Amino acid sequence: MVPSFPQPASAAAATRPIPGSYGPPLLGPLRDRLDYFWFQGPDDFFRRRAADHKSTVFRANIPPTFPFFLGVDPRVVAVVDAAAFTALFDPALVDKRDVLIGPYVPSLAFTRGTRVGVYLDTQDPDHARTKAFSIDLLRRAARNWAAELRAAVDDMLAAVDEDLNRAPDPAAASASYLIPLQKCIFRFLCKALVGADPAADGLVDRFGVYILDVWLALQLVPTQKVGVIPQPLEELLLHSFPLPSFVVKPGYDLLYRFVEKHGAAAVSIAEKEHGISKEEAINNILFVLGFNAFGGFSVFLPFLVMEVGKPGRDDLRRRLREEVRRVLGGGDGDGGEAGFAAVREMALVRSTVYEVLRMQPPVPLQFGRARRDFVLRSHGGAAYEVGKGELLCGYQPLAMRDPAVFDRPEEFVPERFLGDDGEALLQYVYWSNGPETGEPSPGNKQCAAKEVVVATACMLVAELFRRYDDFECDGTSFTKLDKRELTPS
Ligand code: HEM
Repeated sequence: MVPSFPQPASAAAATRPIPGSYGPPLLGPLRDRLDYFWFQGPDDFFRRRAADHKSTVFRANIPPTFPFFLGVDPRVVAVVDAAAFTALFDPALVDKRDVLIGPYVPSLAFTRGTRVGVYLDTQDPDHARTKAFSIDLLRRAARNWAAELRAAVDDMLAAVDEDLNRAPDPAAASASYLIPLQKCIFRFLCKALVGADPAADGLVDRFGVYILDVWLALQLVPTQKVGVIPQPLEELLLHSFPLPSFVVKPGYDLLYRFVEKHGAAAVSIAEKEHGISKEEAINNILFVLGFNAFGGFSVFLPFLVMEVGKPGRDDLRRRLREEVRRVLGGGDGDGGEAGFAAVREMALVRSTVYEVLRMQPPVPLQFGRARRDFVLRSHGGAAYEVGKGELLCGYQPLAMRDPAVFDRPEEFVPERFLGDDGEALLQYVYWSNGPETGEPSPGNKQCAAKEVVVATACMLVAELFRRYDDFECDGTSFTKLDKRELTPS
């Protein structure tokens, strides 16, 4: 049974002050920053505070803070349960301008001075224009999406296969799939979404992926735990000041010219059909391509492959393989290929994809600024007064492990979303900045590619089981890829 959240009859009767404090100026934010990045890590940071305050809504500071993030106010109202989280999806309650990654906004120089649609609030007319353009691009891309994905996955698996076979000791063989997967994502997105083939420009073909990695890192690192250098150095060098955009400007300009020349058809759609200027169109295309799509898939698809390929998950892989081959073998919809129609039939593949999105949402934090004073409601009638201008900060990994909604919330249960009861739980799957049962539109801030992302992930799983009888991973490396044994007909 799927719970509904009890609400109090009268808001005033049940409101309580939001627990927690921001601590003394400078010291409070600094302590929270060190807890977040160093002593506790993000997950523990939110869990401990929720437990200490006995509340899933509480006050805390969110990095980056101190000493050189001038004008960045780290104070937030943290929200970590499935009921209160929904306030973040309500355009009437929250203003989404400039809060994509929190109170910190990377310089506009990363997008040549354009404030792209993803940073705009729903009440800004430019938001509706750019969102409608993204939805339009995706609709047009649907024709080639699956074929381009399969072609790029083909190249990726050929590279990884070769790497694995080259190992001198097959028992200890291991081949990292991170860079091949990123190259696959970059290639297929450029071709399907923008209509521009990276192969048409040697520099973009060779360096496009790395340019986007650096461009993303410079914007995101002040807000992320990195973990590749000792933590004190990370705090000093990566979390104390905004990182500069000029380092990546030549690379961004290269991609800009690439889209201008080879993605001219997409740019012209923006200009002629959505009233967006050429420069803004290219910067928006690059942001959606590089940040939302390339960035999102670069985080999500490795999580997915890793979860499915975990040692000991042989039975799950057997069931997935049987489902994939039954659907593809049956020739439904896509003529034996894993396309949009075929993956709609793969119930267990879909449920597994949702479960990975539930447990490891690729964009874990969502922010929204209260447009006005309002009452934030949580489970069991709990209600909190939020003041106009306060920044809500939702932490999805806890909201989607809310025990009031999900049985065995901390466990990976691939069949969780099967059947009618399973499907009813989709309303609490929030990875896209909205319920999985919702629909992205120019009037909301839900991911424009909500459907496409899930279908793409299903296609990748299907393609793996179409080719291989089994595979296994150790983190982001394949340790086993058993080629499909073809039975003679
Ligand atoms: C795994 C891949 C992806 C993930 C995890 C993801 C996640 C998200 C999230 C969480 C948001 C909301 C951000 C916020 O306002 O707080 C968002 C917005 C958006 N996403 Fe995605 N996304 C992915 C792929 C894509 C792709 C392929 C596109 C291609 C068009 C896309 C286009 C957008 C756009 C245009 C928005 C802005 C919506 C708005 O401003 O109203 N995303 N995405």
